[in-house]
Amino acid sequence: MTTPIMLSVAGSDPSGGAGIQADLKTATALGVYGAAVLTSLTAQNTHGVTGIHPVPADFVADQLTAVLEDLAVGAIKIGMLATPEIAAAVADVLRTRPRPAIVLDPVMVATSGDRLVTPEVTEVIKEALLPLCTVITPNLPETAALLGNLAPHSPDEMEAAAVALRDLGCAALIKGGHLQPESPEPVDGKPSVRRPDQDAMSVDVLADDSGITHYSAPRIDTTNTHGTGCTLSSAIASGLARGADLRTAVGAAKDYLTGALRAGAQLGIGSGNGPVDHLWRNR
Ligand SMILES: Nc1ncnc2c1ncn2[C@@H]1O[C@H](COP(=O)(O)OP(=O)(O)OP(=O)(O)O)[C@@H](O)[C@H]1O
Ligand SMILES: Cc1ncc(CO)c(N)n1
Repeated sequence: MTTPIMLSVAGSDPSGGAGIQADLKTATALGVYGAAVLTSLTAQNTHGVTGIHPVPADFVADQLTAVLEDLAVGAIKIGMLATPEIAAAVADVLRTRPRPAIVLDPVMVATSGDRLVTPEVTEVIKEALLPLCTVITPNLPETAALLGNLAPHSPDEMEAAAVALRDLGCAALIKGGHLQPESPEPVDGKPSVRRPDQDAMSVDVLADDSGITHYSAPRIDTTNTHGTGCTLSSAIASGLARGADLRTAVGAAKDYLTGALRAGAQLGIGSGNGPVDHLWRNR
């Protein structure tokens, strides 16, 4: 038997809901062996980030080389890269060897609003890392930073932005978690009835070589959204490590995350924006 392996290159969240911890839980829940290269220690919890301690860039490269020289990694997920030096070191290692599928989550700001990486990282991601990857998974503000544009604020604008990102060198999945539910259009000069919240959807838009795909799931009414981006990207990488194609891996990852968000509403970890329930299928 060949065991599928997902390698996460990301930061540590000691409260366990995001970063490396979320990635390893996700891989395990999806039946994939998880390996991890640490790029930064953070001090954070469900309320916010109080400290960041980046790993020296050459030691990030040492960890990555050690794992890739030994393990048959099926897919890599890249998350928090705190400094441009760390981002460049990761790109340098990946450029010089055979690469598996790579999912790049261009982490910039935590759910709490705290910055996790310096602004200069964005340029290194665009220039050096993105062309080496299979898919990039920005949220709306990250999309704006990468394209030097305003954030998309409708599925149509997400499509245009996904195509623009794809033209930079890899498929792009733009996450709509930050999209406000549509405001009612006036009908005959009178505002229409507002859609009830339970009808709202959370939409992500993929642009790949074959075109555009929308992934839509019911919007869960919860404040427990800490680590959703990490969980989605590592679930996609886990699917790719198992041999799924990109569209299938994204669909399965979205289903897994939606279930984890729904179950996470009851999880009760921490007193701020809590994590999703990575183990929801095992309960
Ligand atoms: N309330 C919700 N209900 C359903 N799906 C959601 C909800 N919030 C976010 N999502 C989904 O979660 C995934 C992550 O989206 P989001 O745009 O929040 O990413 P992010 O900002 O990178 O996440 P993070 O909070 O980890 O930084 C997407 O698939 C998005 O559609
Ligand atoms: C370590 C880490 N990576 C990513 C995120 C984004 O959710 C976070 N909060 N912490």
